[in-house]
Amino acid sequence: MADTFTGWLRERSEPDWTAVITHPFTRALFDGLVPTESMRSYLVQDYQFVDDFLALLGSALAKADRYASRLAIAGSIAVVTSEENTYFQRAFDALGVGEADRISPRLHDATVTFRELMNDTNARGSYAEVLTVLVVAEWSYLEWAVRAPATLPENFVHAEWITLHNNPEFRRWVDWLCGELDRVGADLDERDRARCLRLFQEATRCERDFFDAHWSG
Ligand SMILES: Cc1ncc(CN)c(N)n1
Repeated sequence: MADTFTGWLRERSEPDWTAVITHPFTRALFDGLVPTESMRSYLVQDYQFVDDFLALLGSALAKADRYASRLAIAGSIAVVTSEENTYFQRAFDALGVGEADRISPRLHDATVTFRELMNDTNARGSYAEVLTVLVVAEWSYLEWAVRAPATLPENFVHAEWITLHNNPEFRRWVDWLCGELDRVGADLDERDRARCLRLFQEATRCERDFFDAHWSG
């Protein structure tokens, strides 16, 4: 039985949670064996995900109940808009992704559904609800990435996608994010806790569908 709010949310989001963090796409990534076309389409779609994800971070920044929280969220915004954005541009160059696919590619259903969830939460969600979607996106990515072996694939497109999600700074951010949702969650009534649970489950499903959309193995 989980003793934190985030642990409780996660426990109730199985089997999707485990399906995400052990997804065959990630296991192939560890071996550098994601086919180039799958990696290309995954990153092209993920760049569109990141656009709304960044807006959701902005929503968290605006809705946070204290300055210290805004500072922590601003730190993550800085990473998404610098190291992560630079990675996407270098990966797109390496994969030969043209301008149109960087800016407005045809979206997969999985991308559309995930973007809608983030946009709705951005527009109507409480701080706790915004944190819930952020926690799923970041915690699940940390959890698959920490499963990587010590020896990384040679291709930087694969290797850096792993290290962007398991480096010490990212671990600290995810720890903070989970702790923040635990803190805010402690004051929620049963109805609001149930809303967070529904969102956590929906977001976890979106993560699973997102990987599935780029994996046919
Ligand atoms: C679909 C998805 N989920 C989560 C992450 C990690 N920010 C990501 N880049 N893409």
